[in-house]
Amino acid sequence: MPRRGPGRKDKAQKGPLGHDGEGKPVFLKSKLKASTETSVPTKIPQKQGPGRKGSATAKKARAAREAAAEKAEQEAEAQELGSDDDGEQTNLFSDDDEDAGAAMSAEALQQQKAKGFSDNNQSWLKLMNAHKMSSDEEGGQGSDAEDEEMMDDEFAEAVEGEPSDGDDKESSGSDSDSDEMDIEKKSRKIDAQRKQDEEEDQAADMETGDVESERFILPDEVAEGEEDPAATDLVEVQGRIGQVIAVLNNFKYLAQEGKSRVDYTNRLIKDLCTYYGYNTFMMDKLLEMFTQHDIVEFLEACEVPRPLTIRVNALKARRRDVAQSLIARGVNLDPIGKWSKVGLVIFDSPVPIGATPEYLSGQYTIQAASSFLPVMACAPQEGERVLDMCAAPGGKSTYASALMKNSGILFSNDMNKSRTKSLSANIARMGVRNAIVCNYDGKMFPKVIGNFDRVMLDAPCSGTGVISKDPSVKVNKGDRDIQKLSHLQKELLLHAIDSVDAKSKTGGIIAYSTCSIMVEENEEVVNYALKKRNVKLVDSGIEFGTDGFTSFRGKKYHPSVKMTKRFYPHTHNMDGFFVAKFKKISNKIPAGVSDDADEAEEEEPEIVEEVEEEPVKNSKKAKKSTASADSETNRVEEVVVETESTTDAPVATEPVAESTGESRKRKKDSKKGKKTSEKSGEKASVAETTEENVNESETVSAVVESSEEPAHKKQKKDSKKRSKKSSKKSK
Ligand SMILES: C[S@@+](CC[C@H](N)C(=O)[O-])C[C@H]1O[C@@H](n2cnc3c(N)ncnc32)[C@H](O)[C@@H]1O
Repeated sequence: MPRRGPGRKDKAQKGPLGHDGEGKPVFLKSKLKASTETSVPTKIPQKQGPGRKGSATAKKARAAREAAAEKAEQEAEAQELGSDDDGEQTNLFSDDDEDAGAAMSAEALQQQKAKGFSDNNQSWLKLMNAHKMSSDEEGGQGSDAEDEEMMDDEFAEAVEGEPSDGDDKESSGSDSDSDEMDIEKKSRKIDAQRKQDEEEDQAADMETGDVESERFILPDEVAEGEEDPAATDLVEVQGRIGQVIAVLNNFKYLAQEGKSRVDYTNRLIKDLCTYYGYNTFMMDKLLEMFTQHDIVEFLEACEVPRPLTIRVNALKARRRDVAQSLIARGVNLDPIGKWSKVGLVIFDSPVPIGATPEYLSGQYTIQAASSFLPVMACAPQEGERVLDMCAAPGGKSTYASALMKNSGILFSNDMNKSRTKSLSANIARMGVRNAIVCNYDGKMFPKVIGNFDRVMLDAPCSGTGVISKDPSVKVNKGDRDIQKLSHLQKELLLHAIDSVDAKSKTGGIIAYSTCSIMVEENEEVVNYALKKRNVKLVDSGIEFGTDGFTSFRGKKYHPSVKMTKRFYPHTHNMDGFFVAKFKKISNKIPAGVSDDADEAEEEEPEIVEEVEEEPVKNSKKAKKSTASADSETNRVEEVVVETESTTDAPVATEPVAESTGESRKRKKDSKKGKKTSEKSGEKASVAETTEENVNESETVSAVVESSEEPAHKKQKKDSKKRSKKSSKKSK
C-alpha cells in the first residue's frame, strides 16, 4: 500500500507545532529541504505573495547559500556513488527518507485529486461524521467544544495507534507514522554510534599525540573594510562554522596555539553573518542568547517559513465544518495541536487559502500559531470590557471577540490610521459586533477611557521572532532601534496597566506580547512594570514554551519573570514570540516611583502579594470612573443596535473622553510620552471629523480618531460655539 497523508515530516511534528518532542526541530539541516517541499507547497498564497523582503546582502547570501547547499549535495551524491558499502547506513537516514517523502507527496497529491482528501483527513472526517450522527441521534446534546475535544483525542488515537509495517495496512489507511518512527529510531542509533566513534577517536588521538594534526587553523585576520578572502566561498564558510563550533566546544585540544576563544568567536560571528546574511549587531545579540549549537538551529529555522495555520472563527463556524469544506476543496490539513480547539495546519492546498468562500465569509482567518497565544493568555470572557491596545490588523482582536462570544465590549485600538482600515475590514468579515475600532496612541489610555477588565498589549517590536517572514530584520536593526522600542514598550505597558481596574471581579488582567526574542523588549519590559506598578505575573495557562530569563548578561530580574513564556522557531516551529500575563493587585501606583522608561535596571522589583484596600478617596474615584464608563457602554450599545440593522460591521462612535481621577494623574506622563513618540517619528494621527470618516462610518466601519484635544473638551467647545451662534441669531 503506497504511503499517503500529509507530509510525513509534518506528521512527525509531535511538539506544539513541528517539534519532535525531544527538542529536535523537524526541518533542520538534511531534513530542511524535504520538509519545506512536502509541508508548505508553493501553491499556498502566503508563499506566492509579493516575495520575501530582504536586503540585497541578504538576498545575495541566500542565493549563494542555496548554490552552496546544491554543491554540497552534489558532492555528497558523488561520494555516495563511489562508496556503496559504507553509504548503506547513511542512506537509511537521508536518501530513503527523502525518496519516500517525494513518493508520498506525489501519491498524496494524486489521491487528493481523485478523492479530495488524504487518508488522515479521511480518518478524522470519519470520526467527525460518526460523532455528528451519534450526537444528532442523541438530540444534539453536548457542547461543540466537548465534541471537538473528543474527536481530537480519537483522531490522535486513530493516527497514533495505527499498526506498524507488519500489520494490516489496507485497513489502517496510513503507515507513515510507524515508518517515521522506525527511521527516526534508526537515525538516532546512527547518531549515537557516530558520536561514540568520534569520542573514541578523539580519546585515541589524545593518547597517541595525534591531536596536533586535528588542531583547526584560523584564517588570517583582515583589516576592517578589506575584503576577506576566507569569506568568498560559502561552502568553505559553512564547513568552517562547524569546525569553529567544534573547536569552541573542545578548546583545549583543538584550538590553534596562540589563538584565544575571542579569536574563534569573532571568526564564528563573521562566518555566520556571511553565511546567513545578518549584520554583526544582530548576530552578536543572538549569540548572547543561544548556545553555539542552538544558534545554528535558530538561524536555519529562520530560513524556512513556518507552517501555514488558520484559526476557525467560532462566531461563524465550527472547526469540523470548516475542515470538511476545505478537505472537499482538496486541502490537506490537520488540527493544529491539542493546545487549540480552533486552529488548523494547512499542509497542502490546490486553492488559495486566503480566497476560498469560507475565508471570504469569515469562517476562518489566516493566523500564525504564535499569534493565538496572547489571546489565550488574556482569556477575555463574555460580557467583559476589553482593550486591545495595538490591534491592527486584528488577528488577536477578532479572536478575543470570538472568546467573548460577541458580548461585552472590545476596544480595538491602533495608532496607525491606515492600519485601522484593515482592522475594520477584518472585524467586519469575521462578523464581530462587540468591537469599537479606535485610533489613539496607546499612551492616551486610560485618559480617553479606562477601567477595563482586561487589556491586551501586543506591542510594536523589532520583529526578531519573524525573520522568516521579514528577512530585512537581519540587517536593518541596530542597538538604538532596540533601545527605542524597549522604551516605547515600557511606556505602553504602564498605560495598559493603568487602564485596567484592579477591582474587576473577573479580570484585572494584562497580557503583554511581542514577536521579538530580544530580552530588552521582553523580560526587561516586564521587570520594569513589576517595579513601577502594583502588578504580579501569573501563569499564562500556555502549557508549552520556554521559561523567560530571570537573569541575562549580568542583569537580574524578578524570579517570577520565569512565568513568562518564550517561543522559538527552532524548538516550537512557531514564530519567535514572547507572552507575559499580569494580574493587577491594586490601582494605587507605588509611592516614589518615576515612570522613566530609560531608568537603569538595578534592584529587583518588590511585589506586594496581597490585594490592598483602596483608600476611601480612590474608591470614590473608581466609582466615578465606573459610572462614566457605564454611560459610555450604553452609548456604544445603542450604536451597535443601529449599525446592526444595516450591516454587521464594527461600530462608529465618538469616544467619550471622561477624564478620570487616575487619568488626570497620568496627564503629565502622557504629555511626556507624546513628546517621546513624536521624537521617535511615531506621531499619533490627529483627529478631524472629515466627510470621509463620516462616510466610512456609514458603510463599513468607523474609526474613533485620536485627538490632540480630548473629545469632551471639543464637545464643550462645539456646544459653546453652537450656543454663541444661536444667541447671535436670536439677537
Ligand atoms: C504587532 S502589531 C499588532 C498586531 C495585532 N495585535 C494583530 O494581532 O493583528 C503592533 C501594532 O501597534 C501599532 N502601534 C505602534 N505604536 C503604537 C502606539 N503608540 N499606540 C497604539 N498602537 C501602536 C502599530 O501600528 C501596529 O499595528
